[in-house]
Amino acid sequence: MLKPPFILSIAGGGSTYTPGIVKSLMVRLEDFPLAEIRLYDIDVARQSTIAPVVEKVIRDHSQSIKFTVTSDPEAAFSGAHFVFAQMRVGQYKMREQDEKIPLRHGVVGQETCGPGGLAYGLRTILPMVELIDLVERYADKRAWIVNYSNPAAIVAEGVRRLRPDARVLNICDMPVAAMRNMGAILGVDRHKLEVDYFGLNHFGWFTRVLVDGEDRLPQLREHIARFGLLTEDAAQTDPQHSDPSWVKTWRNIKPLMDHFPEYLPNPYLQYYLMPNEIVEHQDPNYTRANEVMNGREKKLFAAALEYQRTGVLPDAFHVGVHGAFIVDVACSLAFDLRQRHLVIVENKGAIANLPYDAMVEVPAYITANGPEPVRMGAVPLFHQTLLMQQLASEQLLVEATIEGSYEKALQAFTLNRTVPTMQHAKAILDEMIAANREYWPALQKAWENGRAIKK
Ligand SMILES: NC(=O)c1ccc[n+]([C@@H]2O[C@H](COP(=O)([O-])OP(=O)(O)OC[C@H]3O[C@@H](n4cnc5c(N)ncnc54)[C@H](O)[C@@H]3O)[C@@H](O)[C@H]2O)c1
Ligand SMILES: O=P(O)(O)OC[C@H]1O[C@H](O[C@H]2[C@H](O)[C@@H](O)[C@@H](O)O[C@@H]2CO)[C@H](O)[C@@H](O)[C@@H]1O
Ligand SMILES: [Mn+2]
Repeated sequence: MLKPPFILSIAGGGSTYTPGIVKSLMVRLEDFPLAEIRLYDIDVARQSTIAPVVEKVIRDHSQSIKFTVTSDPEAAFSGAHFVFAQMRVGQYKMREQDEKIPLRHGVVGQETCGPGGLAYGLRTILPMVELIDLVERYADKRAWIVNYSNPAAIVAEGVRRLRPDARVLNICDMPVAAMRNMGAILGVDRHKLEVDYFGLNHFGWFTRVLVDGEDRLPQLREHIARFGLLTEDAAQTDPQHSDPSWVKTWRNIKPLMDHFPEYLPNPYLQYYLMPNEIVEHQDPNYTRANEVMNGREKKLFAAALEYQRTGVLPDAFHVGVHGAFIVDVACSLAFDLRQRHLVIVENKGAIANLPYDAMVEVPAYITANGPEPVRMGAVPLFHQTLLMQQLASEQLLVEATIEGSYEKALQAFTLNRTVPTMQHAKAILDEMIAANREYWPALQKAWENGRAIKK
């Protein structure tokens, strides 16, 4: 087992989440002792703006932890024990394109779902593999990469195909955020909940919500039938979730469950099951990327400048489930705690009627050797069919990336439930290829070489 104190590297050090994650680490130093924190990013300017804020967060808790900020992979990963990955390949500029291009065609414009998520996947798979190779070259051979980089479902499938033996655990905070709201509704801390859940990342369902052995899903159904999965103090538990788009998202659990009350859906299912309503409420000129750039990002950068000017750090970042969850997972990996968490793992029979090698999201016991998934059994035909279609779309996208295949990319887009016709798929994909010229050279070439289907 790895011996503390640990060297932890954060890849995507310039992320808006870095100060919050580091704060979460600082309040858990007894559980997860640290010798050094390293920030690694390819955007030197962005990372160096955020670094002083991160250093202040560290120094408020520890004078001894070494702090390194670098864009040199060797300096970032040499001897590291843990790497937290949170890269946004293409940054918010490309997220905006991912959201706005589909919307121009009347299709959902979203960071990780539908064509936007597929485009983000095409950009991220190869940089993720590059990160794995760098970590394998320089870090401790037992090092774990705990990955938040989205789109996590596609990244996980890409990594399974290209680096099957890598010590990477892909995670998502959405189920944990849902459990936080469930806990608030039930009047219990989220850590008291034991849930059963099956699906793919951003595409799954809670089937049981146990508190002291009793299933409280019936009580949650009653609340959701009136308010969705929204609590009155949502704004206090997570300031970002007072943004209009998040309030709407939590409210939409109501229509989803009004139609299919058996299981409690992941909020992201709104994009697949009610895409028309989503598009109707989206402003094609002001999407979530704009909300984030004018909200979370602006606030953090303003705080960084204010700190530089005055030496006083304004309260500009939120320490919520996002940071707490990754630290929980890392503790369980480090000390073989075998805690039960929802993570993204190779199926291997956990969902009996999905392919053995699908990357699924289910509860797993997190050991020092990685996750041991819990068997969720066979899922109903309705859910199995939705899952198979989504899985096929994501797997074709991964194949498109690996092979540089325009046809497979078009199949991936066409198969996605958010896309009504092959003509929509082609129009959106072609605009996205133009917008992603610098990120998808192989696809661009395939397209230019006339392998693209003529209009
Ligand atoms: N899995 C989850 O549930 C979850 C939750 C929240 C955020 N996220 C993800 O976390 C990431 C960060 O989100 P954010 O909103 O803070 O984005 P951000 O743009 O603020 O930060 C991402 C950073 O990654 C850097 N980066 C891009 N490509 C890189 C590369 N190849 N190597 C190293 N660094 C690179 C960027 O320069 C940027 O500084 C995104 O991928 C987002 O989707 C995932
Ligand atoms: O639109 P963004 O950038 O604000 O968020 C997109 C991410 O949304 C989910 O993460 C939430 C999380 O659920 C919540 O509890 C809190 O920590 O904020 C996060 C960001 O809003 C989702 O799981 C991620 O995959 C998305 O990237
Ligand atoms: Mn997520």
